[in-house]
Amino acid sequence: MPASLDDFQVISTIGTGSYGTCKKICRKKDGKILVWKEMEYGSMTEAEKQMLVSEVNLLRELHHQHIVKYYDRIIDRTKAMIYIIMEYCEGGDLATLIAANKKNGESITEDFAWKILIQTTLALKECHRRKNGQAVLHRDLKPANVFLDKDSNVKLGDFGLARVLHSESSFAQTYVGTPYYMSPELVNNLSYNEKSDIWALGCMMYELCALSPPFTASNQSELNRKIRLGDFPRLPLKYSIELDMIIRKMIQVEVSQRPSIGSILADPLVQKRREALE
Ligand SMILES: CNC(=O)c1c(C)[nH]c(/C=C2\C(=O)Nc3ccc(Cl)cc32)c1C
Repeated sequence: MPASLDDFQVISTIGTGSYGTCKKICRKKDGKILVWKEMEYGSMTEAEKQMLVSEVNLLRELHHQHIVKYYDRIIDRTKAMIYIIMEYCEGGDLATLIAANKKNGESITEDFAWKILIQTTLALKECHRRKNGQAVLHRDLKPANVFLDKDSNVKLGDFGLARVLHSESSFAQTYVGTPYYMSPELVNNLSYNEKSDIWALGCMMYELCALSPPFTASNQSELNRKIRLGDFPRLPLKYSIELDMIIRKMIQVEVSQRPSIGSILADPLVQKRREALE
């Protein structure tokens, strides 16, 4: 029996972005707290609608402890709206955490930084694992797309959909925000690849610790120049040289020099940190 909007009670709006609105909902039959991401697809071309459907179908096939669980989708054709129902992440998103730390003059601990790095890498490993030859590259890894559950464990969300909504379409103009995590290959109009997600992971980890992206500028051309150069300050000295080094390795201009997901997870220090998490 497909789900319907009447099966849920909307509790509150918990996030809005260029991709749509995120609402906290309650499933009436058992009181389970979930979220839905609601998006208007009326202005999409047929090709974009098909891409959105295939991205949602990919989401439903990804089952991993560090990827937001997909529950269901509801399509309201009368309003040209799609509602994607997913697990609730009580800890919110990393962008909110970074903003709060900046405001309060606080910073995350070294242990927490390693936890986020390891769990997000594990989530990307699952995304990149090819299913029927199809890799699900995240394409938009950033603090606003990484969520935390009640135990501050990582839940990666909102991937793949970015590909649909970034395409040259009526959605393009709704895409807001500076692409601080754009990799050198994307700046140079080369193809996006798995190592581009590694670059974004390095940028996200850097910002989580330093409370600022590695590359900032007041305009796109200056940002592109800095990204191509690849120079950025060391993490704040409270963080170990090992953490600075592994993040620095991810943010290398030369794609081939960046570590693979396998080599990150095989790093003896990562393994030691991972054992401490389990
Ligand atoms: C300030 N942020 C929040 O309060 C917040 C909370 C507590 N949860 C969320 C967002 C999600 C959430 O709780 N589960 C999600 C699954 C997929 C996606 Cl794309 C987003 C979410 C947000 C934005």
